Amino acid sequence: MRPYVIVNVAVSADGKLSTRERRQVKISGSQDFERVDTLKAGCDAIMVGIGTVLADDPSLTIKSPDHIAERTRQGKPEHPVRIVVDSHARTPPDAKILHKGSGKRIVAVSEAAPTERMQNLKSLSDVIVAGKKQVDLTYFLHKLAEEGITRLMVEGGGTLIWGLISEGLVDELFMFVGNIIIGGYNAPTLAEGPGFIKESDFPTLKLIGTSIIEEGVLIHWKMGD
Ligand SMILES: NC(=O)C1=CN([C@@H]2O[C@H](COP(=O)(O)OP(=O)(O)OC[C@H]3O[C@@H](n4cnc5c(N)ncnc54)[C@H](O)[C@@H]3O)[C@@H](O)[C@H]2O)C=CC1
Ligand SMILES: Nc1nc(O)c(N)c(N[C@@H]2O[C@H](COP(=O)(O)O)[C@@H](O)[C@H]2O)n1
Repeated sequence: MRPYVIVNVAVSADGKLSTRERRQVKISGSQDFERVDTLKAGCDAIMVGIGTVLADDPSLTIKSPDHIAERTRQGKPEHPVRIVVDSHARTPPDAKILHKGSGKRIVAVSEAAPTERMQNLKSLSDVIVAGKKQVDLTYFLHKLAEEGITRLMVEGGGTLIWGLISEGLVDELFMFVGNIIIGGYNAPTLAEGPGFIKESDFPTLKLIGTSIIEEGVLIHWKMGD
């Protein structure tokens, strides 16, 4: 058993998530950020990789007071559980994700995480050990289901998304394609990692819908069987 997993990313017109220096780029406009906020508000948890925490220092909080009020009316915490996949417990103790907004945080580490860093994190968030050298995503998602998380949104980055896709752990993908070109051989895309080689291994997607948002296009896919 695992949560239903929805990936949301914003890419440039040339398919990049950020610059080659992994510097955060504003790809979405205000309307797309509002859509993402609504998507977040409908989820039990939001997850990112440690690369995103180190690059962007996101808070992953819900921004709209209306969404927060609605969640409260439904008896849910103001913000979804915020999760970092962080094999070596590198999450900085002052990271916004650990401090901004109320509610639970979970850092997923591996058995290779240095004990002292893991102990420090334990005073700031829940820590779940999953996997030997890197986080075992299948096992970790099973643990999240045991914690009552049924709907999980993943905000990036490309390494974590690759890890999830390659293990068959993604159900839906929202991709906002913005009207900028970033370029760069080493600028990340939504699926980093070694990549597939055989065509028979390529996951296929089912197109659910497209819409124009400001100067960009939102593409909504479901992962095929
Ligand atoms: N445009 C967008 O929508 C978004 C862009 N970004 C960008 O993405 C970049 C960060 O992405 P990445 O460097 O790829 O880092 P990432 O955020 O994907 O984190 C990857 C890290 O997760 C950890 N990890 C542990 N177990 C893993 C597993 N089983 N599989 C995969 N990863 C595992 C590893 O330490 C790995 O280095 C930044 O430049 C950021 O600005 C991030 C989120 C959204
Ligand atoms: N949807 C979207 N559009 C963009 O243009 C982006 N740069 C991102 N990036 C990710 O959004 C998260 C920001 O979180 P907070 O506002 O701090 O809560 C973070 O994960 C960025 O990488 N997303």
